[in-house]
Amino acid sequence: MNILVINAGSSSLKFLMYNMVNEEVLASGRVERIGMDSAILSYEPAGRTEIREVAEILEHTTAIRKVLDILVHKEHGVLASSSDIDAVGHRVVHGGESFSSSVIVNEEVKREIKRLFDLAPLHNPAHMLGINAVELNMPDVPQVVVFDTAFHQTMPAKSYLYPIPLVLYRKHQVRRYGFHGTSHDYVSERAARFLGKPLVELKMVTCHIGNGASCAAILNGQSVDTSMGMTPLEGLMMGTRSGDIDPAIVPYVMGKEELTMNEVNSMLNKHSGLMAISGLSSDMREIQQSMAAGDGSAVLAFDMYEYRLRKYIGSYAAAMNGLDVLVFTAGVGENSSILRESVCRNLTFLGLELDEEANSQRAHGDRVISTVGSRVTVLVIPTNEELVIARDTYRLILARQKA
Ligand SMILES: Nc1ncnc2c1ncn2[C@@H]1O[C@H](COP(=O)(O)OP(=O)(O)O)[C@@H](O)[C@H]1O
Ligand SMILES: CC(=O)OP(=O)(O)O
Ligand SMILES: [Mg+2]
Repeated sequence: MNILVINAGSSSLKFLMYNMVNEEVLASGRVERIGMDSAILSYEPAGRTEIREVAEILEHTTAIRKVLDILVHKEHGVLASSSDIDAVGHRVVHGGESFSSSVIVNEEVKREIKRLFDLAPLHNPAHMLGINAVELNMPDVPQVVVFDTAFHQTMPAKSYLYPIPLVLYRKHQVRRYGFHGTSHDYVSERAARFLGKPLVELKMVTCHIGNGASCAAILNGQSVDTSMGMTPLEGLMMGTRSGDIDPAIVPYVMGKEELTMNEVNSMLNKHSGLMAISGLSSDMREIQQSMAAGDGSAVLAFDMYEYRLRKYIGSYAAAMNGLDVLVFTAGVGENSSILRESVCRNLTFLGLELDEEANSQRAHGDRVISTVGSRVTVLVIPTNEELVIARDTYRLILARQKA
C-alpha cells in the first residue's frame, strides 16, 4: 500500500510518500511560500538528488496538484500513476476532546475539525485546506487524520484543568490539550523497546525540543501531563514562542503599548523565545555559534531555555514520584549535545549521571547517553512523526478493507 503523508501549514505543505509493505520512503519534499509571489517546490526521490522548482502556487489545491505531478513525473517520479496512491494521512494539530485516536476522514470529522478552528487558528484551517485539496484532486482516495492532541487525552482532570472558573471549560472547552502527541507516543514506545523493558513499568519524561517544544510525563505508558496547554504556546521557552509567562503581563502590555489582541498574540507566538532574548535568531544552531563567539545575549537566551526545560523535567519527576527514563528528541533534542549536557549537569540530585563522551558523539539512531550506574537512563531517540501518521493510516485503511 502506498501512502502519502501530508503536514499542511498555512503557507507550506510538507509531504512524504511511503511504500508501507516495508515502510520505505519513496520520496519526500515540501512546497513553501504558497500564495506568495513565487512558491518553491523541493522534492527528493529516495537516493537521488533534490530538485527545486519555482512556480506560481496560489493555494493548496494547486500545491497538491504539483506534488501529484512530480510523484508521477517521467524522469523524477516514483510512481507510475497517481492512482498508485492508496491513501493519504494528514497531521492535524488540534483534535480537541473529540478525538483520542486517528480516524478516517468523513463529513462529520471535517465538521469537527472546522469547529476546532478557534482553538488552533494557525494550524487547523491550514490542515483543512490540505484535506480539501486532496479531495478535489483525488476524490476516491481515502484520507486519515492523525491528531497532535490524541495521545494526551489520557491526562487526568487535575493535569488538564486550569484553576479558573469551570464554566469556561464547560462552555468554551478551555483546558490543557497538549501537542506533539505523535512524537511523544513514538519515542516513548521506542525507548521502552530499546531498553527491553515494558513501557507500563517506566516513569518517563520525553522532551520534544524542535522549533516548537514540549515535555510529557509518561506513566505506565500514558501521558499524565504535558507542558503545552490549550494552545501550543504554553510551557517551555521555544524558538519564537514565550512559553509560560504571568498571564497578567498580557493586559498590562496591551495597555502600556496600546496593542490589540492580535498584536499581543503575535508577539508571544512569533517574536518571543530565543529570538527575543538573543535578538539574533530563533535557530538553536545560530544561538550556539554566537555563544561560542562570546555573545552575552545568546548565552542568556540559552541559559533561560535550558533552565526552563530543566524545571519542567524536575516537576514531572515530582508529578510521577520518580524518573526512570529521560528522552531527548526533535531538532534540538537530537542534535544539541550542549543543551543536553547543561540540562543533565543539574539533575544529579535525581541520581542522573551523564556519560559525557557518549553525549558528545555525533551519532545517529537511538542511543544511551547516561552512564551504566546512572539511576535515570538518558536516551536520544530520533522522532518520526510522519512514520506514525503513515502507520496509523495504513492500519485504519486495512481494517476498513477487511470489514
Ligand atoms: N546540530 C544542531 N545543533 C543544535 N540545534 C540544531 C541542530 N540541528 C537542528 N537544530 C535545531 O532544531 C530546531 C528545529 O527542530 P525541528 O524538530 O526540525 O523543528 P520543527 O519540526 O518544529 O520545524 C532549530 O532550532 C534548529 O536550530
Ligand atoms: C504543535 C506545534 O507546536 O507544532 P510545531 O512544533 O510543528 O510548531
Ligand atoms: Mg516539528
